Amino acid sequence: MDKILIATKNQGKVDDFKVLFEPKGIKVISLLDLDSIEDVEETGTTFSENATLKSEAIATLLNMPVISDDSGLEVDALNKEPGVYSARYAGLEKDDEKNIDKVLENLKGVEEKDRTARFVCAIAVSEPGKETIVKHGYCEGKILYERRGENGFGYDPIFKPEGETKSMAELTPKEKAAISHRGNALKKLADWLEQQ
Ligand SMILES: O=c1[nH]c(=O)c2ncn([C@@H]3O[C@H](COP(=O)(O)OP(=O)(O)OP(=O)(O)O)[C@@H](O)[C@H]3O)c2[nH]1
Ligand SMILES: [Mg+2]
Repeated sequence: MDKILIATKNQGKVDDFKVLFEPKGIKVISLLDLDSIEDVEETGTTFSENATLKSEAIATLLNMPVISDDSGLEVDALNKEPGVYSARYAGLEKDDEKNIDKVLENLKGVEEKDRTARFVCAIAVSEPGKETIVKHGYCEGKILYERRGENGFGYDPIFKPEGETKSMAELTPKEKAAISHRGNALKKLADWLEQQ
């Protein structure tokens, strides 16, 4: 395999996948490299359902194997919100800064020990005529009181992974890949593929 298509329009995810695949000599392409593919509606109630919707729709459309990623942040003090709505938490325009502001606002007055959260990632692989495979990855941590760091995307500046002193956005892309929900889901997928 020298090339892989990730069925996403999120540049932050594409960058994360590049860190994971390019050292293996696999080129990453995404829906951002293809002309006008319509958004797949994320009507599922779980990460797994949404990942499957995206990978199956694009695999059928392009008649080739594809990987998709549905992911998000679960904050315990917010009843696991924003969850599957992470990209759209503060509105349909998917604004990372507004999403962060909304989480911080909703956690006002919540003390450090109760700011537990996790990133969840479901990675789905679909190939026309074959059953879709889904693997999950998690990254436990806490929500900070303010933004820290410039790397990554989404909620990375306000998420401090367990066992780290830095926020996810202060880690290098390689350091993030080693501990992230995305990296962990991909490791599980690689292990599964090896056993086949
Ligand atoms: O700080 C973060 N670090 C991460 O590593 C991360 N992974 C996911 N997220 C959040 O969850 C949404 C995914 O929603 P999502 O899976 O529907 O993706 P999306 O709509 O952005 O793109 P697509 O893949 O659907 O085209 C994203 O937009 C982010 O808000 C992350 N935030
Ligand atoms: Mg999406």
